[in-house]
Amino acid sequence: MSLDGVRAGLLAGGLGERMGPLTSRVCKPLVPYAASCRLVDFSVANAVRSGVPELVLLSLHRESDLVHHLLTHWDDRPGTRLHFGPHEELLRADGGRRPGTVLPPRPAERGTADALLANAEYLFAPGANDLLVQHADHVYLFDYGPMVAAHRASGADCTIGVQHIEPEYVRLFGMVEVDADLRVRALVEKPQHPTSDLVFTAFCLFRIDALRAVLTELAARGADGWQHDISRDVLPEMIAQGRPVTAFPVEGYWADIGTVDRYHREQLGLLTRPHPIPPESLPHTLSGSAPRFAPDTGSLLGVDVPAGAVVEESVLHPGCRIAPGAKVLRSVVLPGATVPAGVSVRDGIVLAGEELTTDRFGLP
Ligand SMILES: Nc1ncnc2c1ncn2[C@@H]1O[C@H](COP(=O)(O)OP(=O)(O)O[C@H]2O[C@H](CO)[C@@H](O)[C@H](O)[C@H]2O)[C@@H](O)[C@H]1O
Repeated sequence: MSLDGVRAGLLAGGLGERMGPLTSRVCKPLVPYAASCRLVDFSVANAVRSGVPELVLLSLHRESDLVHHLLTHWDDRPGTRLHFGPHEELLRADGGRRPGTVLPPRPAERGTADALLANAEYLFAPGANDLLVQHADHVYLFDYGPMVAAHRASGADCTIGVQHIEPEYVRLFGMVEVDADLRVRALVEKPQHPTSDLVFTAFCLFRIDALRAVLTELAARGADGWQHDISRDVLPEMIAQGRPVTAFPVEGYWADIGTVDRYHREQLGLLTRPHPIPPESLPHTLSGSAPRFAPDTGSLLGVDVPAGAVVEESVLHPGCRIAPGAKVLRSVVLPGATVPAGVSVRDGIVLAGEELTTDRFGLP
């Protein structure tokens, strides 16, 4: 399936405030994950592996660190060209390899639709018919090819990924109602009283001309006339106008890593067998090779476990250190973190720079 004419827009601008100390030094897309990569790498890997020809980064915070990461690991992939929006030249200057470059201030963006408007010049430039919106904090492996084929065959103005989830969590997502032909009848963001267990996976394909028309109409309402959001404004407006919006069922593992708790829980979920994501398929940007699943410890290991240390059902990132005599149970240890001898960590996350002197139970 050729993905010619598809352009990806990768939303990577949130502050990640619900990620607590995990985002005190890095922006959320750069938080390490699965002993192998950073959160942003899943969406980029999906675009590259699917053959999406062009990817535009839609970012706001600590942008140059993110660009530095993308240039280092993803810029040389044949087939997918990276674009960094308004500050392309500045960010690529010095080979783009200098983190911490200070960027000119940008006008405030209130939501995801503002990110599209702010980058309209690049997203809507000639050369593409469809825009694939992606998020930089979603963990999943996905070939966009069949979704693009379905989108084009149906003639929809937008095709949205959907997945059934446990009903108790629907209120945290965009709830979707479809008819028998998978035409989307309603999208209700964070409903108080859900009526469906189907949610929007937040990645979707827009026909660029339709998206542009609807965004122009919304922007004409003035700053306070709408919420500046794809799920709250753009998609409901398309549905209200009777434009065809179609659902594409997303099979398999997909997770939005929005909180510290989910960060911990979803990584431990990767350790169950059969693995929701096979370790060898994980993008690996933290070290030269994929992490090793060690059946004797039930853990994903980016480092060796020394004799005398106990590690069970845990994720040890490359660059962490587990001392002989340390104990790590159901925990995530980040690059640069150390668990010293005599210290026991259970159901926790150990951050770089933390000095652990006593046992640690629970999340930071
Ligand atoms: N101006 C900007 N520039 C660049 N990036 C920006 C941005 N504003 C926000 N973002 C990024 O876009 C993503 C969307 O975040 P939101 O908090 O608006 O939605 P949420 O993830 O709760 O729900 C969303 O995702 C869930 C699925 O997880 C859906 O069900 C739901 O409908 C959908 O709104 C975040 O990753 C954020 O970092």
